[in-house]
Formats: sequence, C-alpha cells, structure tokens
Amino acid sequence: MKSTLSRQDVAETLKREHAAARAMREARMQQPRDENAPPPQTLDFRTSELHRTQYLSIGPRMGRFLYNSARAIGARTIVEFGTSFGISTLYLAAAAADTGGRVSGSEFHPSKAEKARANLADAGLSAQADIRIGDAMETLSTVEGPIDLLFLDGAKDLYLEVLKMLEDRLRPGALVIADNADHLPENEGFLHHVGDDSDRYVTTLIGFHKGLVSQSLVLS
Ligand SMILES: C[S@@+](CC[C@H](N)C(=O)[O-])C[C@H]1O[C@@H](n2cnc3c(N)ncnc32)[C@H](O)[C@@H]1O
Repeated sequence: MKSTLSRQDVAETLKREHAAARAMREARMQQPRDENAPPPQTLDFRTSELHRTQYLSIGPRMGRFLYNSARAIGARTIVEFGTSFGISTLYLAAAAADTGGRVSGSEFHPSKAEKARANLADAGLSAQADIRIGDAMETLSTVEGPIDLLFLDGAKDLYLEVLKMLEDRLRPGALVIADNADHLPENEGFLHHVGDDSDRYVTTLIGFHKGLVSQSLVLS
C-alpha cells in the first residue's frame, strides 16, 4: 500500500507550502536585525506580528518524522497544539488518512486557520482534520481521549500546561512530540516533567537541522 504522503494532491500541496514557507523565512532573514529585539520564542503569540503572519513551520524531515511516528503506532486520535498554516497538520492528516484517524489542530489566528483549512482541502485531507480557532487551552480542552499522539508546536511556555490538560487522556503507548525543545529550559517545566525523574514518560531528544525535538513515550 502506498503512503498518502505520495498522493499527488498531498505531495503538490506540501511542495508548494514548503516553498512558500522557505521564501517567507528568507525574506525575513534579509530584514535588518534589531539587536534589541526580544528572541522570537519570547513573543506573545496573541499580539506579535511574527505569530500572526509567518509560517514558522517544520521542515520536510520533521514532517516525515511526524508521519512515521503516527503510522508506527497506528495513531487514530492525533492532537496538534499550534497549527499555523497547517504544514505539520498536512503530515499528520496524511498519517490519519492511512490509519483511519483524525487530527484536532489548534490555531489562535483565524486568518492562519482558514489558510490551513484551505491547504487541507487542496491536499484532499479535509475529512482527516478539524482546525479549532482560538486559544488551544480552551479549544483543545474538549478533545476526547484516548489520544494516541500529541504534537506540541505552539507557545513554548504553554507546552507543560497543554500536556497537563490532556495528560489523563493519553493512552499507554502514546507519543508526545515537542518541537523546538532547545528553546525550553532544561531542568524545569515541560522537559523536567517528561524527563528522567518521571515514572510516566521515556523521553529522548532528537537533533534536526533547525534544532532539537523531544519525543516522549507514554508508559501509563
Ligand atoms: C511554530 S508555529 C506552528 C507551525 C506549524 N506546526 C507547522 O509546522 O506548520 C506556532 C503557531 O502556534 C500558534 N499558537 C501559539 N500559541 C497558541 C495557543 N495558545 N493557542 C492557539 N494557537 C497558538 C501561533 O499563532 C503560531 O501560528
């Protein structure tokens, strides 16, 4: 059986969106740097221009890592914190198409969520994803378990809160994957919660060229 990732509508949408994300990032890099500007990960996702307008998306390698992770565990209930224009959602929804599952995505900015929905439609994956608009702490609170895979890619200071909100709905054997783990404090917060002292998670950090990704296996 071929992967849904190789379907023409999915492959073309991903190619187009990765190219658009790359062009936007390159244009941003051309801008003169303000040495006094706060680091992007500290900006407020509700009010910053960066969060409202930019892709800030994963790359193709990370996308395939998400797809493979979801497929490997037969993930049917997939939850995404931080959808943006939906590039990561496309990979997760492609996996859901192959497992008979569904993705609940979340995006604060309505214009981004609309574009994510349009991208899913272009890829023929609308039936595999529902994008909830608003603060994920509210919109994801009603997701029904058991959850098989939780992908964290929204505001970094909310990773732990989102995990705690959904923790009791994660099934044993579920995966929690967090992007930009190198932007998180090492011995506190989210990484401490899923780290070596935890009886509930086994966590590893994986290097991608953009930085570190954390992957936690849920034991119980
Ligand atoms: C790094 S981008 C996500 C990129 C996306 N996962 C991808 O790979 O295409 C983070 C996004 O999360 C959204 N976000 C951050 N905190 C949020 C929250 N509490 N609720 C909903 N969306 C949030 C931001 O508006 C931003 O669009």
